[in-house]
Amino acid sequence: MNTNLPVVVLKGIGDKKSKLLDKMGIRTIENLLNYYPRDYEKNMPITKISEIKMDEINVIEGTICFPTQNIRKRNMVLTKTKIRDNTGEIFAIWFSQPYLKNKLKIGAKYIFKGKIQYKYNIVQMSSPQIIEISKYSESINHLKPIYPLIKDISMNFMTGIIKQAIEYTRNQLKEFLPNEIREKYNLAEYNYSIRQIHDPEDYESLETAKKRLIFDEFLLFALGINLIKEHTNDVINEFNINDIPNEKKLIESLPYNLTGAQQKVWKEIKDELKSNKAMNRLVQGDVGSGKTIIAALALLYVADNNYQACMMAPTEVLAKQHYNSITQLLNPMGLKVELLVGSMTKRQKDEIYKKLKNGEISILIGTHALIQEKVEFNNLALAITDEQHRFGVKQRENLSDKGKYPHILVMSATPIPRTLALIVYSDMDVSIIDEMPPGRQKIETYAVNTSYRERIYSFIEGEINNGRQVYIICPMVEDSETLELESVVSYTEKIKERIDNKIKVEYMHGKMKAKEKNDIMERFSNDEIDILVSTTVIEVGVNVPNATLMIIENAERFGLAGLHQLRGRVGRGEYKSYCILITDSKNTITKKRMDIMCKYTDGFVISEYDLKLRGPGDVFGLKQHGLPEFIIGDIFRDIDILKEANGLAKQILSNDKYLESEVNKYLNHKMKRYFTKRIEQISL
Ligand SMILES: Nc1ncnc2c1ncn2[C@@H]1O[C@H](COP(=O)(O)OP(=O)(O)OP(=O)(O)O)[C@@H](O)[C@H]1O
Repeated sequence: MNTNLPVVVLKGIGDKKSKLLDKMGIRTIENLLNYYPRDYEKNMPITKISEIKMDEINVIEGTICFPTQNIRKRNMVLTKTKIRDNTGEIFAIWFSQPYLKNKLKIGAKYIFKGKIQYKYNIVQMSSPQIIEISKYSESINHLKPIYPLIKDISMNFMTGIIKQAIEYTRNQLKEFLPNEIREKYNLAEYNYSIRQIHDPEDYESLETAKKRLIFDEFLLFALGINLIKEHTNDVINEFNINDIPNEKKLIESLPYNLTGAQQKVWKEIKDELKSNKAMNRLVQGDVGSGKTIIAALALLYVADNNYQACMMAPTEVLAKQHYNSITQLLNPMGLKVELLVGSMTKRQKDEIYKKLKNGEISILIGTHALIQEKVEFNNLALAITDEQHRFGVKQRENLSDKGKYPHILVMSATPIPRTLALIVYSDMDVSIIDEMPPGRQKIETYAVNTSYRERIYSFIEGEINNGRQVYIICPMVEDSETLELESVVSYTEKIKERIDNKIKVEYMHGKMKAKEKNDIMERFSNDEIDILVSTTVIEVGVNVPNATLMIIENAERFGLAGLHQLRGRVGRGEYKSYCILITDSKNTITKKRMDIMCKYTDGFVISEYDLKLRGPGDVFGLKQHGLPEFIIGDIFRDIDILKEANGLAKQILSNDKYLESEVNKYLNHKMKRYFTKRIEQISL
């Protein structure tokens, strides 16, 4: 069965629709079959008219008992009728659908589904959906798939073409897992799973199908990532890097001793820089665990060996911050560090490009985009990046200088359990800084409801009077940048009205230009702003040690990882710090999350709990932390399946190192297809 045929072979897909589908990543029948629902919906039970609930969607079964009228209002037609069941009557209204008048004749009986509202002085059902009774009762237990959509692609259209695709391929999709493997891991057959995921018989069949498809996804991922590792293990280190006297000098110049974990990780990096293997390493460390000094040591080590090194950050704010701290550490070692960010003038940038090309600059810090796109290095031997921007194959090639691949170091502040890290980052070597610098005070954390606001305002004033600064992560409005902006502005106004007018309050949001955000962050860093009200644009790595209070409104919106990252913005200096989580949610998962946050500060412990408490609302979740994204699997929720699939991948590869044997041919093909889209995300 050729599932690689374009979707236009299906009925109802013309030029326009196929372009729209293309935008959704759907080009072939296979893409369509792998476009899984994001959720499922059951038909709602029928409510008696006497028991309908106001301002909610209700389903009623009733007979038209009033002559349906079309009423003209300005340039719109309003269709009005009345529905009766044996408990009462209710008006129903539709807009711009005059043809309904003929359908809704007195005596006609239907199911009506719509919101009940009090409008124009009457209680009415607004624009209800009209459903044939027979169809509704037939499907009362039916799980209807809900697909993610874009404009001009309707749910009906999507359901329709997927149904066609299933009929088209009925039971002839190639099963690529042998029976004994399916038996061993308790996995359903492939055709069955695809059918059930789109049109489940019941919850049980759905779960069975999901398990199989999640397993598939993890297996293909694990095969691919392990193969990449196999291919890149042997990349040779082309640089001649040796011990330098400045290493000891830098370590001795620090006002603290490196922790045991920092020493261990630094040794791993140093040994690799000196070895004959090209480095591709991830350094994981909790917020504030001291990753910057590790980066500085690596930059120094390479630069003192007369090679170039660069460090990239996702935003200008962070690039500047790294620039400042690295300069402070390395200037005394006789090294000049340069900065390259978008807001510099063309002349300034050109100057940097020139000096990089001729080798005058040995250490460059900048934003990711700039360093990758334009820069030509003279002899780049080390590139440090953050986990959101791990290098794709192409990008690393772009950075490679005369065929020499630079060493790659990825810094990650997402503390995920070691077992998980070893699987999802298995294309890299992983070093973990699993110890915090001594003497850190616990960030006192409280979870309260909104009735505490007044007291919180007094607390804010107290901190500011003591010379400290405050972050507030303000309530966010779902999915709307415009509304998000409004909510930051109005929240800031409210705070200003309420607190002492000598206190300086500023806000920051996602729609601001980089330069505006830089200015605000710089002023906040320089203590010219007391309270920074922000949406979640506040960067993961921002370091303002004088800030001691983090207030998170609507804390229920965040998963544990997000809350932990945000809280990590305080407690970075010598002062006692606090985090206040505000939520009115009574949801049990939210309550548990809040309890865990109040009790624990160790990111690795929190991430273990995160595994157990996954749930909706993690808007500050995976994406921001650069973990690989999956279509149907969730590495936290489905960790057991991930482990099994990873184990199987390793076993398959141990017998067939490059997945080339005849039996694995189709698996190899599937894996490549799966990786076509992802290959850019994976480190080489
Ligand atoms: N061994 C140590 N002993 C004491 N203080 C340390 C030690 N290592 C680093 N620090 C200090 O701890 C603070 C946090 O370090 P750093 O900014 O490197 O954290 P980080 O790991 O980059 O955190 P984040 O991921 O949140 O940005 C800095 O002020 C740094 O000087």
